[in-house]
Amino acid sequence: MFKLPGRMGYPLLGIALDLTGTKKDPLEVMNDINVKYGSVALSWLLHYPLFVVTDPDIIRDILMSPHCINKSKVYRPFKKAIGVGLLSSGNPEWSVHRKHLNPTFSHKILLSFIPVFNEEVNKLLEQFQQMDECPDVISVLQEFTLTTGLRTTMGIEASERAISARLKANFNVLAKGLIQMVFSPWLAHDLIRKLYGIYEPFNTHRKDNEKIIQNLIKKKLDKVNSGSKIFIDQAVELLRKDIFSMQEVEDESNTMVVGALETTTNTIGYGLMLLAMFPEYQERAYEELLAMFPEGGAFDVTYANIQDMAYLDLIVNETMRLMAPGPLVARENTQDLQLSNGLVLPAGVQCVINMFALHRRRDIWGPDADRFNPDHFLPSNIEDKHPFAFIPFTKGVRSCIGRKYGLMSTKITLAKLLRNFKFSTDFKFEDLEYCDTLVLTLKRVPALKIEKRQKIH
Ligand code: HEM
Repeated sequence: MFKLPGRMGYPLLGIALDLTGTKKDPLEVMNDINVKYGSVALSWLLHYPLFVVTDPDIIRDILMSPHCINKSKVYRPFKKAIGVGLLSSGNPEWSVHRKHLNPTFSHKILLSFIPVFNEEVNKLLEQFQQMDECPDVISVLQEFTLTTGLRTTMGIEASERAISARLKANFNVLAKGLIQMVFSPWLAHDLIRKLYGIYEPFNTHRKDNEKIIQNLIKKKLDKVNSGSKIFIDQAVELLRKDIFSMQEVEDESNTMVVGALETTTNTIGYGLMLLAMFPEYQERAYEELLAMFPEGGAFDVTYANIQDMAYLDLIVNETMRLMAPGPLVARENTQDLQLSNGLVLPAGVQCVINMFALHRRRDIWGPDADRFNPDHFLPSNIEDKHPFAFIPFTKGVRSCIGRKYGLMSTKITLAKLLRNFKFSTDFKFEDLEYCDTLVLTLKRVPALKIEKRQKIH
């Protein structure tokens, strides 16, 4: 018998109207459900049952089950925006694609990206050098992660500015349309989109994106593969071997860019904001970086350096605990699923993992769960935590394919920025307001003051 407490919403609609964001943000709606009905709650979205969870045991049941690999139906609009790639595809296609694409994030390939990360952060240093204040660090970082992402996954060089600018404009419009369609599912119907006047601009950008990516693929097809194993070259190899179709290469290309862009941007940006709000922890990170890079300036960060950044590691984890880039992850179970609390989840339930609330549970993280404190990740504090209490990339076979890439680029960027600049802000942590636009977003981005650190000779 499947019976749980929860918010049923309106007949036929369930909580669909709540999720449009007119009164409350979808993240707030999910948090309210868990606060009111507990760590395992039931709700409805149209005629689909929604299972909203913050219990680490149940989250483990979901993420580790071979019957919960498929993404929830709420991800269907991805097809219209960026096509069906790893982020939204279902089995059996997903398993085949993931198996072929896993090697594009191998250790050896990731190591080859380190010089690119270093080079692009050096340009960012020059930009910050000109500023005393940065009103919107997220938009500055977006440029940087897009350029880095396009170089490392798509092989588009930083000098190809016109293409990057077009892709950026396209992805902005597509992401906005995608969010509208996910949270207001009726907007996924072309007729309704036409009536609202949002169909044409969206389609223009979608087509332009297709054109750019198709051209890139054609150019790659015309050339003999130089032996490069970055994502686009591997994908084109799979096209040559008839394992992927042209459409699949296009869709996976869009997926890689979208998967990398805002997640990494926000982790770096939120890290800077939190350290600006909590200067005592920024100073400890600075001390660590000063000892490693006494000269400052445009130094190169190596793989070995990244392994040695013990304090920065705590900071990155604590940033992703409080501000996980993907605060809500949704799956669907294709078969009845036996849960560790004795309940059997019938097939076809939409399982929403409320990572935002999980990461702030006081019974797991202590009375200061809502406060930024990197000590939460000291070995002595983390060793007895439930293995599914902290899951910024989720866990299991369908966890983030770009985890190591994301961590590496975040650490290199933060190390070089924090060694060279001191960030501060008048904005208070308590005043941050969060919303879920598929990635965690801030209603207002705190302005950061930037001071240059003295070089030590
Ligand atoms: C700090 C950075 C990042 C965070 C926190 C993050 C987080 C996540 C999360 C939560 C998921 C969903 C996993 C699930 O459904 O269980 C995901 C999936 C994914 N991410 Fe990331 N991500 C990051 C960086 C990246 C980067 C750099 C890339 C690409 C270069 C990337 C590409 C993807 C892709 C393709 C998927 C879909 C994987 C699949 O379903 O097989 N991510 N990520």
